[in-house]
Amino acid sequence: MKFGGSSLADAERIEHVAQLIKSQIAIGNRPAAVICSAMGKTTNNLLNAGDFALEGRVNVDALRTLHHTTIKEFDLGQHVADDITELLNELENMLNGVKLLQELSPRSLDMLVSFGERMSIRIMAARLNQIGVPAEAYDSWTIGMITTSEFGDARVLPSSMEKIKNTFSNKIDPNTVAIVTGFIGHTESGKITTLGRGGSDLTATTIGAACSLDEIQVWKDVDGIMSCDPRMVRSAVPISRVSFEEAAELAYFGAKVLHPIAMMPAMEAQIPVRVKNSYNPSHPGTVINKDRDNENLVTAITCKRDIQLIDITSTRMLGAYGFLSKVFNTFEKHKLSVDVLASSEVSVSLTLDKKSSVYKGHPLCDDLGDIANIDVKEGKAIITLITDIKRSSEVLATVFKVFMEKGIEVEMLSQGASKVNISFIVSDSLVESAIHSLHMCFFEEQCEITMPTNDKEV
Ligand SMILES: Nc1ncnc2c1ncn2[C@@H]1O[C@H](COP(=O)(O)OP(=O)(O)O)[C@@H](O)[C@H]1O
Ligand SMILES: N[C@@H](CC(=O)OP(=O)(O)O)C(=O)O
Repeated sequence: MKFGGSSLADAERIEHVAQLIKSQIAIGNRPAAVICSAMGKTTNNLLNAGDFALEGRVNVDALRTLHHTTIKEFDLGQHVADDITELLNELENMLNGVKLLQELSPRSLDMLVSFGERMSIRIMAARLNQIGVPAEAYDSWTIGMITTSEFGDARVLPSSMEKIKNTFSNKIDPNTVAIVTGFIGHTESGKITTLGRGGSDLTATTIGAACSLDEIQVWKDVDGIMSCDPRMVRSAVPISRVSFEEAAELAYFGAKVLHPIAMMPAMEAQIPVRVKNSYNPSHPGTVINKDRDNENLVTAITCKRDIQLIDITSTRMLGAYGFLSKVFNTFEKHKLSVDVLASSEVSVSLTLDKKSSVYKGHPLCDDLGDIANIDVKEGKAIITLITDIKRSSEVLATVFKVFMEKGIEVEMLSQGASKVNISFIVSDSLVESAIHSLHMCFFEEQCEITMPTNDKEV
């Protein structure tokens, strides 16, 4: 069972989760492990504290108050309070170091944000013990979570699987619930790393896969994966079943509900992942499994906002070979990751992953300058429909009908590389209108989709 920050926002929410775990154990569903994210917005607050330290201000009062108030509300005792104070003091010392050195490297940032999860597991384990559920807190590296050293976006090393399995088989008492830090790990040399924002989902699927569990549960503040971001479309509806591939594409193309690569360990081990709502535990949530099992034309709609569209037009003669290879080698050289792509004989249009950006005079433009003209367009968005692309004509007919009615121009379209998504690049200013209209059409039966019959011409 993995509980995200939204399920652990304060003492009341932690109590709710502790009781939920206890009630699951009472009906025979003992979790092998409980993975916890940091409480509420703690990770963001730690990142802000780092920025403030760079500006010369060190202040961890809000973090002290949140964690110590929670401890006091449960009356968890001096031992737990001392453990948390020790971590907060270590955090404060670190921030004083940042202030002095005026340096906050990706490695230091990972160390900085790790304090959130390191505190939340200790509080959760203490509360469970207090209500009669034997539990022990584990920093993930102590159970075998070893990662690469790409600070801020580390990958779990394959050797972790065996280590985690051995820990659970030989070192953890099966009658004790292991409460494990999500999101963080160690390099082989013992440096703290993070798995990217939202990475606790990946910790959960890694442990679930390593231990060959029956199900991995990811508990959030929504009734599962929804047809659209419920903050954008209030009428979004929960989806009961999606495939691993659909869930991964949905996450990659902007749905904040899951970490983009969290599906991989579960997919490889063929273990279903269930997304559930800790605020509404009786709701069955969404089951993510091997096959698509959805009658709907479209499973879900998502978007990535405020991205760049780059048009690269070859200045060489038509038919000259090596153009695409030069383009992609140059992107590799500059470590720029591409999201969506369309190409013709002499040009390539692509969008960059949000973490990357290119500007006029960027070294990429210099490197490609001798073979191509580069045009960087800002303020674009990718709208992605998760769908069965065997039915792409139906989907495209409907989407373009909606876009025509709303006056939305599609600047680029990509379909086919993935078997489950169709992406449209539009102006960012039109995203909300486009998504609302598409949602009404595909999920609220509020548009007429006239499909051609056999005897009519298409
Ligand atoms: N398609 C979607 N389905 C469900 N939730 C979504 C979707 N797109 C975005 N979200 C947002 O993701 C949030 C849950 O993810 P997150 O906040 O990371 O949870 P947690 O911190 O509990 O892991 C929801 O509150 C919702 O606003
Ligand atoms: N606390 C980390 C890791 C995480 O997974 O959080 P959440 O489960 O609340 O999305 C973050 O905010 O990125």
